[in-house]
Amino acid sequence: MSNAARKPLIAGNWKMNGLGASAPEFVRIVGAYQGSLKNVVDIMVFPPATLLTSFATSTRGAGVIVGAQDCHPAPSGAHTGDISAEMIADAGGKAVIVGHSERRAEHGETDAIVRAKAEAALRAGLVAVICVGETEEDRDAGKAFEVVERQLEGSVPNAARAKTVVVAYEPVWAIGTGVTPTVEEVAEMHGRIRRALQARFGAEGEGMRILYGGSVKPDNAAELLRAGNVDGALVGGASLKADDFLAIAQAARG
Ligand SMILES: O=C(CO)COP(=O)(O)O
Repeated sequence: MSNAARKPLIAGNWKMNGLGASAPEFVRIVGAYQGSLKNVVDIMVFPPATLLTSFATSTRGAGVIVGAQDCHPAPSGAHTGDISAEMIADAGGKAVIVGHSERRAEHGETDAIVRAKAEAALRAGLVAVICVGETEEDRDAGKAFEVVERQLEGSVPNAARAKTVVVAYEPVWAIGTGVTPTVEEVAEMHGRIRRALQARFGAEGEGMRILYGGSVKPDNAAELLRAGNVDGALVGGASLKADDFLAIAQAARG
């Protein structure tokens, strides 16, 4: 299956950014999406949980998918400060990011925890965007493929399907640094990820979208998105400005 057989997906991870005053940026994304973009690219926006309901309300009917940046594995309970996948769905969210490297590093999330969170997402009917990626140290030690394949094996649930799971490859050293792997390096890693997904999930693994993330900007998006098995991007900093994010979405038209 070529890249073209999978609808491109451009996802914006706002991380811990955004106040009520940021709503107009999102409204501009929704407005632009309703024009010509809708037929050629899927768009997801992951605002902080505080903005989830208002964003979900303003995208209703427009097709922009709104999601959360994390969820707890349990549906409810005594877990102060956490939110469950069911709560995200209740708030109008349709997707959730799990296993982002910032959560793996800052909150000690292991592959087993990430997998439990992804299973919670599927249980609640959300799309799980499961993040993997090696550190600079891993790459320098020649272990990038091994690390990513191990994360995939440990973090992706057995119930994963093409419509319910998206894999995001985000090399940790490329996040927020302005440094990206070469197009060849991205294609090589995405090819390895594709083969691992096919080996485990057959045709479903062939249909799963694999996003690249890490310093994606309007000026490098087109070449990164052309690489083999790159089905879209998970964008951090550049997703906070509607103009930049929409320029990246336009680049996905091919
Ligand atoms: O972590 C990322 C998206 O989840 C990437 O962040 P940047 O685009 O800011 O490098």
